[in-house]
Amino acid sequence: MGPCRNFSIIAHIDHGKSTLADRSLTGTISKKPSGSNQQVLDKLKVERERGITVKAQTASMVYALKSQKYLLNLIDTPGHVDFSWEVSRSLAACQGALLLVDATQGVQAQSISVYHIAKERGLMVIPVLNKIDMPASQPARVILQLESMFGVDPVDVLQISAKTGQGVDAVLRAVIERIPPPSASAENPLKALLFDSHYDRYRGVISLVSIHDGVIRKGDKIASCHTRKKYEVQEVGVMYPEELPTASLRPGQVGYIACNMKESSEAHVGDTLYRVGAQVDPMPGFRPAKPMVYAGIFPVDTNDFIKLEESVKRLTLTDRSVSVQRESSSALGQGCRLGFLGTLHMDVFRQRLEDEYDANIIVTAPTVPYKVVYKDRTVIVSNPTEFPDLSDSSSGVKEVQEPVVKATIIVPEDHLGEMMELCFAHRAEDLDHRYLDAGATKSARIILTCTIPLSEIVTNFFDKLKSKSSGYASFDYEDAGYRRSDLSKMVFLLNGKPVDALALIVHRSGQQEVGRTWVKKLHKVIPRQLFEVPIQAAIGKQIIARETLKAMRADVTAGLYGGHYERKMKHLENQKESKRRMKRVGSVDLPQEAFFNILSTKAK
Ligand SMILES: Nc1nc2c(ncn2[C@@H]2O[C@H](COP(=O)(O)OP(=O)(O)OP(=O)(O)O)[C@@H](O)[C@H]2O)c(=O)[nH]1
Repeated sequence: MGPCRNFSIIAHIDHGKSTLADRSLTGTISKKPSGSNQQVLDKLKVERERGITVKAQTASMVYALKSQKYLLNLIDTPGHVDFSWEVSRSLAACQGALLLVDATQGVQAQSISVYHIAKERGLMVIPVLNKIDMPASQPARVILQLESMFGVDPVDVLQISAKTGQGVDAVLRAVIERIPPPSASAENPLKALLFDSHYDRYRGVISLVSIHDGVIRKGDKIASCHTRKKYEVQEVGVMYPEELPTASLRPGQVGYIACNMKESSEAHVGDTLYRVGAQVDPMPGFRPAKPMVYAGIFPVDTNDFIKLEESVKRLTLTDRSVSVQRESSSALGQGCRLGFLGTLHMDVFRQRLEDEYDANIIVTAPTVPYKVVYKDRTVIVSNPTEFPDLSDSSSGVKEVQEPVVKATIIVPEDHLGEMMELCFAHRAEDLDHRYLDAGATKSARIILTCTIPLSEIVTNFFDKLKSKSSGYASFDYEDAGYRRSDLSKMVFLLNGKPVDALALIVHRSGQQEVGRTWVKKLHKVIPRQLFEVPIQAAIGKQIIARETLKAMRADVTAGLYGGHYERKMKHLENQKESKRRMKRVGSVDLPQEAFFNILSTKAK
């Protein structure tokens, strides 16, 4: 195998990464006729359905330039803000990146954030304008944006259509000519960075590695710097784009290895693998992913907990950014408390659990991690049930802080007013804005920045942003620490008894509205009982909102008589079935189904 290049494609969502990745692969590997774009790299069902890339994939291709064959390793990266951890992880194995910008849309919020991540990692960035086949494309204008935002020299910008294939060849040539080869040496002792892994039922854990120094071959005895465990390599190969076994992986190459690693927890992302007996210093690993949003996941049928926990464990192996803890709720039974990078990440995880593991689950409302400061210690609370009652003077709490983010919104000038209103309505501070297109005469775009509580954007901020800007606004955010805040725990009472799984943490400004909306929702989904049930929202001892659920008639079969025997039996049967899954909150019977309905309407 000849020299190699390791690169990645970085872009705002929908700017065409997967199309370009597929185009380069199908162009170089199987020479598929144009038009049969099979989206080779987007493998997960949820990715196909939602048209987004969630998990970075790796694929290799061979490209010949001036009679020299090059091995090009492409590491695909996700486009959504929730997955920026995956982006930085993929970039660790690269020396360069293609910054792909849609020529009809121009620079967007995530173009900026991914550009900075690549630059921080010292990568060579090649600017590429995509979709120039579209009549609405404005290459000259977007080149000016690249120049003013990133100081790009206009002559370095490539112009392509990933869809028709125009210019794609020039991109691959630029990868070879502009991106430096990995600085690795075959003479040095083996050092391989483990940057991803997945579980294979037959072969155990398969790890994706980037070889920094040395060579790795089948039969080699290797060890992990992290666990010091030893393994024998059973197979090595490249992703072509499916696994293709090779004799060895050489310095600078990216590929997979199968060794006798049995447990998913042994494959530690960021670990350095070395040859048994050699002395090597571990490479700097990755900063662990920081969960921004937490939610409880419970099986609809409480008997399924063990199965659910096992599925969660398997799935977290392919998605290391999810944190997992056990949780138990008096209303929902045993479950897991999971930490995610954002709400899209949470939705995707939930959908994968349902699709790939056939799980039937209830997900509680998303919560961000709050800081509760006591006189002598600070506690992070990511579960509303653990949040103290601040109206109780003996709680000893000095103050409460909530996580805030620095948000960047890019929007056409005509929508600036609505965007500012939206930000203020979500408790934004330090609002600032400036022009993105220097000197543009019409439909200029603005970059708006502000700090905003994370809890405000984990609900439906993004949907509102899109609808208020007619789809034109793009949005990204980064962690900006904690801010003191006026928060309290809201609990919901059924017949005077609190339902733990429904507790929320709310800001004073939203208490009334949240309380009223929720009580109404509960009223809609809770089945009538044999007696009247008050449904209340409370903060401490204060009741914020109330609805009353009227009593129902005692016998569900009372209205059925005589010849309707079958119908009657069926009714009784149904009643028995839902009883099995009934939860009792105080004196109120609640089917799991009601929780499912409440919580699935809640996020909207
Ligand atoms: N006309 C035209 N359409 C394109 C081109 N490249 C991509 N598209 C279309 O743009 C849409 C988004 O492309 P994707 O490749 O899925 O975008 P992506 O950046 O991978 O998206 P994420 O993985 O979700 O971040 C798809 O409908 C593509 O068919 C192009 O060069 N020309």
